[in-house]
Amino acid sequence: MNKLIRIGTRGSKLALWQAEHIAGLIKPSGYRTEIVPIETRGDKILDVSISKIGSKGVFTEEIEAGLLNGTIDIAVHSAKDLASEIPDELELVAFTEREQANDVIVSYRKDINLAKDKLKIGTSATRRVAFLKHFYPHVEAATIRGNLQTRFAKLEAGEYDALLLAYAGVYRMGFEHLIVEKIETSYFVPAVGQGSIAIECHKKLSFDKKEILERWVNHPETEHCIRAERAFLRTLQGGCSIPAFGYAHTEGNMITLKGGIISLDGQQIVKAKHSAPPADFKALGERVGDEVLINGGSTILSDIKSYASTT
Ligand SMILES: NCc1[nH]cc(CCC(=O)O)c1CC(=O)O
Repeated sequence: MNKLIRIGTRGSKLALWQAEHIAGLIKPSGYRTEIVPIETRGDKILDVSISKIGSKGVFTEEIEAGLLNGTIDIAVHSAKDLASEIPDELELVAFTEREQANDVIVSYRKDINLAKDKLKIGTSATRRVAFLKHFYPHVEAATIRGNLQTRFAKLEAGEYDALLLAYAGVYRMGFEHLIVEKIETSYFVPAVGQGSIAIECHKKLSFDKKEILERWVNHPETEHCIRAERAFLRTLQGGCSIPAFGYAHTEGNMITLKGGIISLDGQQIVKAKHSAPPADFKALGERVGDEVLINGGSTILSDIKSYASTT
């Protein structure tokens, strides 16, 4: 029997950390693993903002090609980086237990006060820029690109006072000691999928390998939450470049999903929140998404699309 699982991944340090983490979870099953690094468009183009490259699949397309042509068995992604729709032949089989989902401020300065200081904060996700404009209008949101190591190097060189990043990546890359503030998810709502690692495979991957992934890698509670978040994002027909946010968590035996969208200038926020049993994740996500669209979200989205097509 073929007991080797070939793991496709981007080559960045964070991506390799994630792939090693998955290999570590699979190890006690008795299956062997092999890590296959694959370069993506998003890794090659570093000088243009993601929203201008055309966001859909910039970090995933080449890896998905490996699944389709059979050079790898599974692909490991930050769940956040996955487009809301994946190719028909592929499926998501597992989601790892979610790390703390919140965003953090990191800095080499210890005296930083986000609520008061006129800081220059390096960040690029449209959601973070818009939230900064909304909640902290006195700070300057400055564009930054590159992998986490590059961003920290720019921070250390003094190009920014601080960076705004996902806790999960900061922690995984060993920069936790530079965190000066953890931002609450209750108002600075994370991106869909933030903090979890998703496993994608061909629908035709062998039954045995799928079973290994479900048993050793998947965290069912996280899975239901992220599937609800992704159903929400699909309803908005948005990828990771729109300033949408979505975060589900379990309360007792229900999951609660908060989702919404914020205008690029931070002026308007439309959000909705509902709860449902975990098995109803899809209906929950769609309900939150529909409510957001009806209550002004569709206007915000069409404004963003017309802005994107003129810049
Ligand atoms: N967009 C890049 C990216 N993709 C996943 C993470 C961190 C890990 C995660 O959020 O799951 C990051 C860096 C960041 O957003 O700060």
